[in-house]
Amino acid sequence: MRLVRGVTGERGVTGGKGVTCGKDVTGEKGVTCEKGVTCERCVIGEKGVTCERGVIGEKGVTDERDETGEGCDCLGWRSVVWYLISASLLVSLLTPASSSSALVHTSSDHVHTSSAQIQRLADSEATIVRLFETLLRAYKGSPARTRPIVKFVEEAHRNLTARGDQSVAHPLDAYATLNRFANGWQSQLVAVEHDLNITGLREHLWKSGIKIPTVDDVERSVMSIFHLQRVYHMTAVDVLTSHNGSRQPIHQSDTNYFVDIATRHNCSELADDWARFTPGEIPNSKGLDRGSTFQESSSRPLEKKGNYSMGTFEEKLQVNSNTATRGSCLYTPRGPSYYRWKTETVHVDPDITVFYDVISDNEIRRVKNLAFQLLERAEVGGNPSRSLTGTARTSKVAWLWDNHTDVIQRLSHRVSAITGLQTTFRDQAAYAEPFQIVNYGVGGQYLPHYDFLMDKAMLRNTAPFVRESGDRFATFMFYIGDVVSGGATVFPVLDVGILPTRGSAVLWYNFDGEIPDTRTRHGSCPVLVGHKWVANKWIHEISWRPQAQCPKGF
Ligand SMILES: O=C(O)CCC(=O)C(=O)O
Ligand SMILES: [Fe+2]
Repeated sequence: MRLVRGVTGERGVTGGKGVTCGKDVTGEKGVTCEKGVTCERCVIGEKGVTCERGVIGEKGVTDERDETGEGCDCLGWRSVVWYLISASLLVSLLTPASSSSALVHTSSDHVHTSSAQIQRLADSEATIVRLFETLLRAYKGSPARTRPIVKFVEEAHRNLTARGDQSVAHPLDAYATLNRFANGWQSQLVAVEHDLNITGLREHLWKSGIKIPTVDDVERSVMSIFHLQRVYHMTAVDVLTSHNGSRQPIHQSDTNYFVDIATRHNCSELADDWARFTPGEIPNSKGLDRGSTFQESSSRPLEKKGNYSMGTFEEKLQVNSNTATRGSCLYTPRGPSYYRWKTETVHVDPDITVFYDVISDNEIRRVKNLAFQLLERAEVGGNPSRSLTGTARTSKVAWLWDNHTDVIQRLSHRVSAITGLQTTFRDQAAYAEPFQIVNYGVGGQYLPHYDFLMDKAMLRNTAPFVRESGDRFATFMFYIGDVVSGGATVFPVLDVGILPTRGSAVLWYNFDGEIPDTRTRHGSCPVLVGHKWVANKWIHEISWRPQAQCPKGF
């Protein structure tokens, strides 16, 4: 067990959030753990969370979600609770509330754009309840002031017990979770800080990796649901019936809120649609899965509303309701027969091939754990629009390099073995880019686009390893999420669509010889139910051009 101080190792530090390993309880940034040590105890110090005698896996500090960090709770809730009940350290929290405003964090990080972050919120709720219970027990002094909070916490406890494990796979569950945090827990946090005259609670949550969503997140999640309704021709009743069986109830106040948002956005059709709903009138249904159609799962026939434009792009992705047209955002049944083949040719010239069972569950888990902490908002062309038709790309991305860890390297080799193309990374001219891991949010989508850059001027402005290696010749994309419905990758020009199947991958070539192939225009349909994750590997021209086999300088 060895600790090195003062090292800001490229992959060894989670210093951005003030998490450090070392014996230093004040949590100075930049202290890194070296290989093979496991975090034994975590302490919240003045400047953040610290792992005492902390050590970790191969590349540095991990938290409970990291591949090597099982059981380590550097960022987890146990550490917060542990801290709060630790008499010696509790004192440092109990400073006048008025001095805390600069430390208050609410998220401006668009929690709704990552299903994994919403899931994490849901998963953390039991611990938040425990945290509040501990807190409120510690302050018996003023029952009158804390009574509303006690009531809130008791109710939250009851609801949680009734709900059990929460899944936010359905967009209404994602909305309900965001709403509970933004409008429920957020105000309880403010209240508890004020009533009990303590500070730093929200800041500690923030440092613990829990991003409390804002009301903007909640509103956007509702707009995403509207977007899903339009793309997939669903009525409010369809959405609600498909939610049947979920443990997070939707109340009249929620549907009123939906009406309000639709009205504010001048969307009278949607406002009327949601205004019709009265709780208790929705019949039970089996819910949406890939084996059923909306038609089957809804209580009344779907209205056909014609073509739907996915957004600002010039082409319209036509939505037919009942046929398995593959190039549109269409909800289609899928039989299990694909599983019998490892490879499926989906299109010839340009070639699009799907490979099955090419990444294991364990590898998926490790990749997602690595990526989770690195997720950043993925934006295309600046600020996302707030239009009801959704944003160009509603997701978060993380980049994982081949040398990040053994599993990434192995997957990179596998892409090479399957495609016959080089994927090795080199400083000056890389055959391929690092893996781009993408996690979509509520109704997350990616409007049709090309993967090649085409614009040579754009290429010239990129990092040397891209500049010297040509454009994105091929795309190899692993499907590593659990999409229940929606979220197809579609090629509108070719009328081809691929349903994301966990463990499979798709390969296509963005170039026809030396020429960018515009027929490969593609996008991701909005995720209707489930969690969509993909891992992109973009392979560059240099990996196949005979004359360019040797990168410059090698
Ligand atoms: O998620 C998908 O299905 C497509 C993603 C994509 O096209 C991209 O990331 O460039
Ligand atoms: Fe793409």
